[in-house]
Amino acid sequence: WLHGDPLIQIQIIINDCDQNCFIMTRTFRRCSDEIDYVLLACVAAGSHCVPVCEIVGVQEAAGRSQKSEPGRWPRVLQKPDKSQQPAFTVSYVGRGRQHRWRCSEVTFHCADWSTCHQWVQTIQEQLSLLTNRPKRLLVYVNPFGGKQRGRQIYEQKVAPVFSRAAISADVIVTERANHARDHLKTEAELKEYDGVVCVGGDGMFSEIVHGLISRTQLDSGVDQDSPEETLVPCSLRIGIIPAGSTDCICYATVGANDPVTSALHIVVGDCQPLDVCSVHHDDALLRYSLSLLGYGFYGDVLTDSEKKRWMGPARYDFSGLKTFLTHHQYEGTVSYLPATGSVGSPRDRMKCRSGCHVCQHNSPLPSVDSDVWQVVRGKFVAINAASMSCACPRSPKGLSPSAHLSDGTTDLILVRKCSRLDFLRHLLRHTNKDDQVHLPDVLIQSDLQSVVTGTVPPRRHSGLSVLLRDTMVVSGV
Ligand SMILES: Nc1ncnc2c1ncn2[C@@H]1O[C@H](COP(=O)(O)OP(=O)(O)OP(=O)(O)O)[C@@H](O)[C@H]1O
Repeated sequence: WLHGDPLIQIQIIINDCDQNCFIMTRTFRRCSDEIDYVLLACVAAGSHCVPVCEIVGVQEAAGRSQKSEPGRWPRVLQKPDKSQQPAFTVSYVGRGRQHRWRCSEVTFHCADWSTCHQWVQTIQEQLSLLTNRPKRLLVYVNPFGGKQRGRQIYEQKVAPVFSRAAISADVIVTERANHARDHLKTEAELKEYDGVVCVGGDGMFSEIVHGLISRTQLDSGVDQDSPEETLVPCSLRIGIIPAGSTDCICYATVGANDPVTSALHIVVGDCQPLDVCSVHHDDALLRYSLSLLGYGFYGDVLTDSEKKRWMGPARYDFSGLKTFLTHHQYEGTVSYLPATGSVGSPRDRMKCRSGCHVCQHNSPLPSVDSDVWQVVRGKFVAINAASMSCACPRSPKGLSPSAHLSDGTTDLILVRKCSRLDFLRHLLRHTNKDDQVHLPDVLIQSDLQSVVTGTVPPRRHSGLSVLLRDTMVVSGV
């Protein structure tokens, strides 16, 4: 277009570089021309401009089938009958409603193959400059999580996206519970990978978190059992492909439970640090927790629902109803240290989103004054510590809607002894958009470090200490 015949037939949108627009600049030398000139082009589809960082991949397109996934993938501007003409196809992130992403495509037709190769090479060069993108991933697939569709979800929805992005993946389909955890802890050659991907639900994610954190501490000689030790942060990111029953961590971090959306977040190298709690008993590490630590009602629901896995996702409804009807109350003392330097509060109106200023400000951990232990005694229906909102499709705002993903605090939610009706009102608020905690018997407090001491048998753990860690476990989201 600068010198008569266009080198390449593409739609060009040049505007002032607003943040949606990326103009790629490249100098080409044409044999017939003695001067270099600059091609300015943006990868354009309709009126959208796509930044290079949101390009999934590029490939030469002639002779290629346009129907890789009917109704989903192809968004080709040129007519398919031109597909034998030299052309290249750029796949990029298309944004849909409710935080969902799609892999969209645009095909550019070129005058000759050499120009086509040049464009493909140029775009690939640009992509290779994006250092936050993973190139090699270790993928664990739980074939039994949720509706037992983990394997199909990976093969049909995720693998094609990875292959477009030229990401190589070593896939392990788990054969038993804790297979992924044990493999990560002992055998996996972690140096060969840029990240670990979990295809499963929250339980599977928890396995991977435990495997990765334990491996990192073992390699660094850190004693995980000691609450005094500072954990060494894991260098690998964890990507979550939702294939479980609730997929709360995926929902709370991405905003949708959609495998293609998550795969695309992994491809473009998005990352989100998450706070990690370690739970100790008698100087022994019990668990790490990244979402909800529940004693009383939620602990009972989870314990009971684990025995009813055969029911699939419906087990949560069944166990929830059963536990609600029993209406157990637990007497005890809860002591906690309030966080003082935290910018966030459980009653914040501002929700934690990507680039959240509270989480950015609070690295490292907010300070605590260890002399100001707060103590609450009494009978409780539920004692919860939420390190994130715990939002999921059933509870769109979650248990603690304003909890931050990585501000170094956890929200302590104490539900005191109350009538079944009042507790039901509290639970119902989890499923709608009302204020989740504004009930007389619910106390919510943002704290950093808490010790929960239950005094009533038959609870197994009569003295738990919960330490908030700031290990930067990052979900590939
Ligand atoms: N091959 C396997 N056979 C049996 N259990 C497995 C296998 N692989 C993993 N698991 C276990 O299955 C449990 C549940 O898996 P997952 O979290 O994927 O699904 P879910 O419980 O249905 O979903 P959610 O946790 O979101 O409710 C995990 O705790 C994991 O340890």
